[in-house]
Amino acid sequence: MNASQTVGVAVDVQNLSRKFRGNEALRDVNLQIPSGSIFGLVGLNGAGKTTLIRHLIGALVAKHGQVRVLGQDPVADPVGVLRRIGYLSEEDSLPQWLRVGELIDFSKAMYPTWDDAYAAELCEMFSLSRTSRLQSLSKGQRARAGLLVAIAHRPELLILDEPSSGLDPIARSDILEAIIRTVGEDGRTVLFSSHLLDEVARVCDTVALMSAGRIVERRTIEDLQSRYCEIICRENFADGDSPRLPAAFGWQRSGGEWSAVVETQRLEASLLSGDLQLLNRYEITLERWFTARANTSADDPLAIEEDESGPQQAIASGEIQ
Ligand SMILES: Nc1ncnc2c1ncn2[C@@H]1O[C@H](COP(=O)(O)OP(=O)(O)OP(=O)(O)O)[C@@H](O)[C@H]1O
Repeated sequence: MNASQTVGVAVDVQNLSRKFRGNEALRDVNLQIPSGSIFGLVGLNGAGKTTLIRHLIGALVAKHGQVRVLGQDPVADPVGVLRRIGYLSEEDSLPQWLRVGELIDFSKAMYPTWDDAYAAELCEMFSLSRTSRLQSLSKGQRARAGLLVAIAHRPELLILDEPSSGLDPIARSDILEAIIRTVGEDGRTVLFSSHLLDEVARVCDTVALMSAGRIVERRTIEDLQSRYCEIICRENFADGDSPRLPAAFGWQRSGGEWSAVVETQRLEASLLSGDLQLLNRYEITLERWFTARANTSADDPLAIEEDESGPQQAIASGEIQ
């Protein structure tokens, strides 16, 4: 049993901050990823996801705060950590002059746990020929080659930073999801950073949202769906302001109707203090939660501050579907 399995935490980031020429890319980030989980990292462009991941693979030194990956310091022991993780980034960074076979042999030499049979299986699954030069492959095929060498040593932690950007829709859904699920089912850990929120929702058990260098919210997908819902309502506003409804945030207007994300438990009480006609209520999607929450910060009071002073009689139940 290795260190990460002993403590049950694959990634442990404590109070990590990072500035680039005065620009705060990470602000006091704390993140623990349990071993065995498939963990989604989402956030707008520039939120800090790649900067965080670069600390995990030891490409950036933690100047403020602490980073442990599989129980080890990725900067103090880069070989020890990198041998145990698989990493694929959005960048097309494979050495183009190599042939696929040479890339495989080169990677095999780096990883004591390399699995030849699995590598051959992946080669076939991805329709990659050992004799093809990487520079002659399409971007999507090179991404497949990158994925192959990221996983053929059966890493304890697989880190995927926007891996889908070079893949066509079929490759994304068939290959990437299959890989992520297989790794997850093996009891290994996956950190999946992506802007493709439907994919994140499909494969991940937990998701963390980054905004302006902070983790603003982290939940299991199950918890997210039970905690929030989306409402569609109507209100007669002369001035075009968004409705004022406690416990609701992320207002969007479409014609005469408004949509918002609401904490489900507070929905009925908060409707009492507003002058809204509730038209519909939906299960929250990751995408709707993201659009409502992505520009907020952890210390932002949001609109979900509770107003518990109102009368507690229930809203007519027929209005809520
Ligand atoms: N090497 C660097 N030098 C200067 N600024 C940097 C550097 N790396 C990142 N930044 C800045 O840090 C912030 C966070 O960038 P980062 O790439 O981590 O975001 P991201 O969430 O991965 O974005 P995206 O979704 O676009 O990939 C941005 O403002 C970016 O411009």
